[in-house]
Amino acid sequence: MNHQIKKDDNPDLIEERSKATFDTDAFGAFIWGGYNNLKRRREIARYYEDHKELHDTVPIAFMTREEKLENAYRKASIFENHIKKACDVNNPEEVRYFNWLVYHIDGHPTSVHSIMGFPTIINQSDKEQQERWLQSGENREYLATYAQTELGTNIKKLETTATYDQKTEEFILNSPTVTSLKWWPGNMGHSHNVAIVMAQLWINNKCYGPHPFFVQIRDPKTHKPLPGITVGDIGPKFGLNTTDNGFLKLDHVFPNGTYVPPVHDKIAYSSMMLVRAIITPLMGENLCIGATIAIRYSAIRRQGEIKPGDGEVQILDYQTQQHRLFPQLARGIAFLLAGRNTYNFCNNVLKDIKNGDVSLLADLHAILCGLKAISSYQAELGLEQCRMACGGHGYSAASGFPLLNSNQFNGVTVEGDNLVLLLQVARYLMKRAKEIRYEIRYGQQPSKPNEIYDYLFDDAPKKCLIDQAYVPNYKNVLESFEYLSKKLTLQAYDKLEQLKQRGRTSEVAWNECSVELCKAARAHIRTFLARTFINEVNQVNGLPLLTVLKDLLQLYLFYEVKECMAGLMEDGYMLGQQLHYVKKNIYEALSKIRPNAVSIVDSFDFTDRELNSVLGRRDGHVYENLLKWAQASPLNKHDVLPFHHKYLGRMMEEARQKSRL
Ligand SMILES: CCCCCCCCCCCC(=O)SCCNC(=O)CCNC(=O)[C@H](O)C(C)(C)COP(=O)(O)OP(=O)(O)OC[C@H]1O[C@@H](n2cnc3c(N)ncnc32)[C@H](O)[C@@H]1OP(=O)(O)O
Ligand SMILES: Cc1cc2nc3c(=O)[nH]c(=O)nc-3n(C[C@H](O)[C@H](O)[C@H](O)COP(=O)(O)OP(=O)(O)OC[C@H]3O[C@@H](n4cnc5c(N)ncnc54)[C@H](O)[C@@H]3O)c2cc1C
Repeated sequence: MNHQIKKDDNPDLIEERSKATFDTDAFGAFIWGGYNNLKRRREIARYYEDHKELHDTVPIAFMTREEKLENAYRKASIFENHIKKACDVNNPEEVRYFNWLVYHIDGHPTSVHSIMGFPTIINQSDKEQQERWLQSGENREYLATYAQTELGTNIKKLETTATYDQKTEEFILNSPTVTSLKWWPGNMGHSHNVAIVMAQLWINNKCYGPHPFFVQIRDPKTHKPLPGITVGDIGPKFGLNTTDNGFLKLDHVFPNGTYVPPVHDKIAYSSMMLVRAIITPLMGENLCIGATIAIRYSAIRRQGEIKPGDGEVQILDYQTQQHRLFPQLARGIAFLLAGRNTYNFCNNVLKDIKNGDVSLLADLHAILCGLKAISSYQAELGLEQCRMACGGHGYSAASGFPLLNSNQFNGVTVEGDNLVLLLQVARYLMKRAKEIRYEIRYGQQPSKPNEIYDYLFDDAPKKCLIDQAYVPNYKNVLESFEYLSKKLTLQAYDKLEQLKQRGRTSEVAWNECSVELCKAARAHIRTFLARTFINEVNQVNGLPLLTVLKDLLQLYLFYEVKECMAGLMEDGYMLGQQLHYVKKNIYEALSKIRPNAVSIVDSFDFTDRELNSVLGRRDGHVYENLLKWAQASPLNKHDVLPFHHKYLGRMMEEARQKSRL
């Protein structure tokens, strides 16, 4: 049953919705982690709808950058009055959802304080520092950005220095070169007044590596930059233009404090882990939003005929359209599920770290790096598919895609470039490969059992078992991913070792293998995503929901097999006939999903505010609203533009006069 049917909706959508073979609320509960969460989302969305002061005054596509910032500042100033009424503030998902509704996707002036600056203070300060800054940070008496990236350096080689002056017992923060300027930190340009500055700590001429420092950059009252601070906005960007990403130069600035060494030398990196954990489900959500817009639009758009004479069809009936869109839906769901799992894993590990236990830190770091890299890359490609699937209207800001996709583009870069992060996964895999090749063979214990990588120590069948069974065997597909991942891991490891034996240094050998190392990392993450999707579906009871989830899982798994078929076939593991079965499974899954497609996207329960798209409107009344949207454009405020006669009008008039002469 589809709970979204309303009698005044577009008839094509009513027809689609009436075909649902499952309960959309049951699907929604599966996606959002239970019926109560689904109910809470609806209550929060209703709260947002009922409070007009939290809405945008005009669509942000029509605003200048200054207007965007002012609009977001205005909302930030009243946000605190609302959040406690709208949400359980101790529930991060509720808070995130309310933020999303109020500010939407283009950033806002308190975001980096919430996701990076303040969490750094919570997780990386001692008791005395917490007494001083915790409550005031929570109250937003100050707003802290996270200033790590520099104009020209990587983090191990950061150039900003924090030198301890023994006489005055102070740290002196300094940007010694132009390349040491902090560049990019969100909200640093104008809105935040404190920066958590990552700087190389120097004590007694010894460097202790990058450490975070709490630095007041603007006067708390006047908000003017403090002496020694040069700060500003870095200018317009591809997306996130409601955020004032900034630059910062520190000229011998003196914050105060004492140095306490952390329990692990990578603790200073924990804020990045938290954001990576948030990014993966976010990528899933973005992709599901894109798929919702494109699928609903494809259900109301009629173009061309399939059977001549039968009339124009919904473009969703074209197999090519399904092949373009449904895999995005399946991938979006895979990222949401894996993201939710690893977010919980991340919070547990961060709790362990607080108690001095860092044993799972490396496992967590590798999986977060890999998921962030794969989900952001595939979501970017997938959203482009969604945009292209909407034809010309997909290119209009009215579709929502320009804002959605341009913001999505930062996902592959923020919190570490994707290739750099895949190489972190590869480092981790090479350690497992070393255990397989040497340590176990010589009687040493492998690392302790862990579902994330145990398969590397088992032997998957040497032959691919994918067959033409009517009910696909997911275990056979998972084993194919495991086989490929293990093969690529060991191949990269063996190549590394050979290069080293031929005299290359470890670093040079690493660089010469880095393309293959990234391939191994991708295969490992593909295996993780597939396993998580299978595990989650296996826990579902209730046949109608289970059936539609299995259709999506079938598409996901076989689509991913097809994506990596070269690696599976090159050594004869998978045969040509099996590739044929793979494709057959994909096409079958597309046609099974087709009648439920609109109901699946309805199940996500995205509001029109979240979709921000005339094409993806829940009621399907696209064309009349496209006209309304265009008429609201500031360009259409005047029948004749105020500068028309000054230029074009004059040009035409002069041309007319000339031709009369
Ligand atoms: C639309 C969506 C957007 C929505 C969101 C919008 C908000 C955007 C906010 C964006 C904010 C930012 O971008 S803030 C800035 C974020 N910046 C980054 O993420 C920089 C990315 N770079 C890094 O994290 C680092 O440079 C690395 C991890 C790539 C490399 O670090 P490194 O110190 O040079 O380490 P390296 O020699 O390679 O490795 C040393 C050892 O440390 C380990 N190691 C490294 N990191 C960690 C870690 N966190 N936890 C445990 N262990 C770690 C390695 O595994 C390795 O172990 P072993 O093998 O030796 O045992
Ligand atoms: C929208 C946005 C918001 C941001 N917000 C913040 C913030 O709040 N705080 C903050 O501190 N930073 C922030 N950043 C900075 C961001 O974290 C960095 O841009 C990101 O980590 C990549 O670093 P880089 O720009 O120095 O790229 P570089 O390190 O210069 O990488 C450029 C390219 O070189 C290649 N490359 C680099 N190193 C390697 C390697 N070791 N091996 C192989 N290839 C390599 C990769 O292809 C990479 O894409 C933000 C960036 C953006 C775009």
